[in-house]
Amino acid sequence: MTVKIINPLPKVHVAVGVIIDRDNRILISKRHNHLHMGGRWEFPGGKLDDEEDVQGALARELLEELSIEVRASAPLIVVEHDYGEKVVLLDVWWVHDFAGEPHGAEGQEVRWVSVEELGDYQFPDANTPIVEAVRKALS
Ligand SMILES: Nc1nc2c([nH]c(=O)n2[C@@H]2O[C@H](COP(=O)(O)OP(=O)(O)OP(=O)(O)O)[C@@H](O)[C@H]2O)c(=O)[nH]1
Ligand SMILES: [Mg+2]
Repeated sequence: MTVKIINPLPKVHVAVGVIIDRDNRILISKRHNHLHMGGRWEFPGGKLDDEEDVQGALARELLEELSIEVRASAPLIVVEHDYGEKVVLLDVWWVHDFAGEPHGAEGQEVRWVSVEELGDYQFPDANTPIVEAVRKALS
């Protein structure tokens, strides 16, 4: 009998924030060209550090990337997507209260868009269910 050992792809756990303002506009940011999915628009966030929980990573990433402090968040959706070279587990949270004025603290472009305008932007393939969930919640 032969036993085949299959190395599972690394699974990258990512905390993602769908930041929403009082007018139901959503904040999106453009990924730098050199990054995975470079040039596409995303919901801000990033990978969990070792021993960090999702909420901790969400707060840290939004502070680093946008200079805002998360005050209130609520779960929106969890998406697992296989990119071939890696699998991402996107843990997506609404962020409906925050302190500070978000800006591209890492030089990235950021925009506030309406739910109708989301379709005008190209997101990574993993984001299709996220955009659908946002549309459903806000329509
Ligand atoms: N932040 C974010 N990452 C996403 C989204 N959709 C998606 O597929 N990803 C993928 O999730 C992975 C991790 O996200 P990231 O690159 O923001 O991680 P990070 O901020 O920790 O980056 P770093 O490695 O430069 O420190 C990337 O492979 C990215 O392509 C999204 O909407 N937002
Ligand atoms: Mg990031």
